[in-house]
Amino acid sequence: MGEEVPESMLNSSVEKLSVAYDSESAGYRTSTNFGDKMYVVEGSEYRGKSSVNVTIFDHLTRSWIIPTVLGLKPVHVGGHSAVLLNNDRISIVKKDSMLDDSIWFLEEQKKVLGSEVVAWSKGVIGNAPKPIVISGPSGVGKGTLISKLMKEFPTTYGFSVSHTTRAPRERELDGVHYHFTDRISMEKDIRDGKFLEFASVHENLYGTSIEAVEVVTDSGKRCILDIDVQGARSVRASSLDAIFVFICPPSFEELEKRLRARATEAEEQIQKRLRNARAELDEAKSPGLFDHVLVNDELELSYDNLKKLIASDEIANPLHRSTMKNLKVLVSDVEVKTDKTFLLHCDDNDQLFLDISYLKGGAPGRTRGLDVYPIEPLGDAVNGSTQL
Ligand SMILES: Nc1nc2c(ncn2[C@@H]2O[C@H](COP(=O)(O)OP(=O)(O)O)[C@@H](O)[C@H]2O)c(=O)[nH]1
Ligand SMILES: Nc1ncnc2c1ncn2[C@@H]1O[C@H](COP(=O)(O)OP(=O)(O)O)[C@@H](O)[C@H]1O
Repeated sequence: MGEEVPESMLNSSVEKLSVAYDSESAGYRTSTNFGDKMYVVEGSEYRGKSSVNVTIFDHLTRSWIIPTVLGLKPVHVGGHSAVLLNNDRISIVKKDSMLDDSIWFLEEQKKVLGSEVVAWSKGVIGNAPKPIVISGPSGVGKGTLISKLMKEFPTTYGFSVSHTTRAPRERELDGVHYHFTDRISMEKDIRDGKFLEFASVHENLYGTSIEAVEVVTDSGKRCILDIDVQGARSVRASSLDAIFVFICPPSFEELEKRLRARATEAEEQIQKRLRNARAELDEAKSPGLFDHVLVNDELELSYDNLKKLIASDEIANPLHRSTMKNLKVLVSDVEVKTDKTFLLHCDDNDQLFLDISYLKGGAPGRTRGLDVYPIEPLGDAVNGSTQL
């Protein structure tokens, strides 16, 4: 930090939208101007270990900044290009990578304790179904409704397995119902940016890791999150595009009856959950927080209503899947055509047209919604017969 930027580097910094290979480092380093800052992304190889580092040059203070870097990072292979998109993220396209690992995004995040923070996200071809966030007071029947959905449609829905510091209940399995952990490890993972959201609930820490959601979504399933109202609020504020359902009891007396009948908590815990339930029922009324409120009175009827509201959302937001089915293609080189389109040179002289007009989500999870179209082989493309 505080080091003067070499003049050669300032000169090589790219303007918006242009490719930024650095000739001195064989294309491994790019520098992209974004606001008052220049983001330098550098791939390096040290003792067989590859890494991609990010440094920032602040044009105002003329000093270097080493930011905190969150999210799953790309593995450096054989150089990359960088381009600033929509003035909000830098797209990095790796050369000599498989297509499903070739497109990455770097985004500025909120500063933490005055320090710069950036986050990576991997670009994914095609859209994914929106995750469903289910919240509601303890004992209302969230788990019961979610289990029914997963049992009836095991290939459609997948559960986001949260982390918690609470002790497992009888019959709860580590890695299935929760990842049971301790407070010190969980707090470290939170500091390392691994959580999409976390909250202290009934005096224990609960949190959804970024991977918990993305692993389900990557497998093609629709992810279901069972989280409290504070968690729902955090997910609303995050880059994850989800639908939010609040489950209500028919009455407070019925909620208490269900909690006691479940017989999983001691009296003191039941009292705590009932106190928190009142606050949650109040908080759930916040405008714009929940898309749907479902009263879980008669179970079968409520379950049918849950399926109906999910189906209506699917009709309102149809899925766009990728045009290309086989993503196991090696990208050997890339040309940036516009801020939304890239030309990917692949093995066997094939070319693909990559369209990033309709991005969804973003760091620190995945950036989805990319599309690729096969186009004419190299000879024809050079002759101008493509739509580029
Ligand atoms: N914010 C947040 N809340 C969670 C998460 N996982 C579970 N919860 C919530 O924590 C609360 C307590 O969950 P649990 O201990 O399983 O008890 P139960 O709700 O009585 O079954 C519930 O409101 C859950 O929705 C999470 O990852 N994040
Ligand atoms: N609609 C319903 N009518 C009666 N009992 C219910 C209903 N839904 C769930 N239950 C019961 O209420 C208790 C709490 O449900 P659970 O799914 O564990 O709640 P949560 O996950 O919201 O804490 C369980 O014993 C469950 O069998």
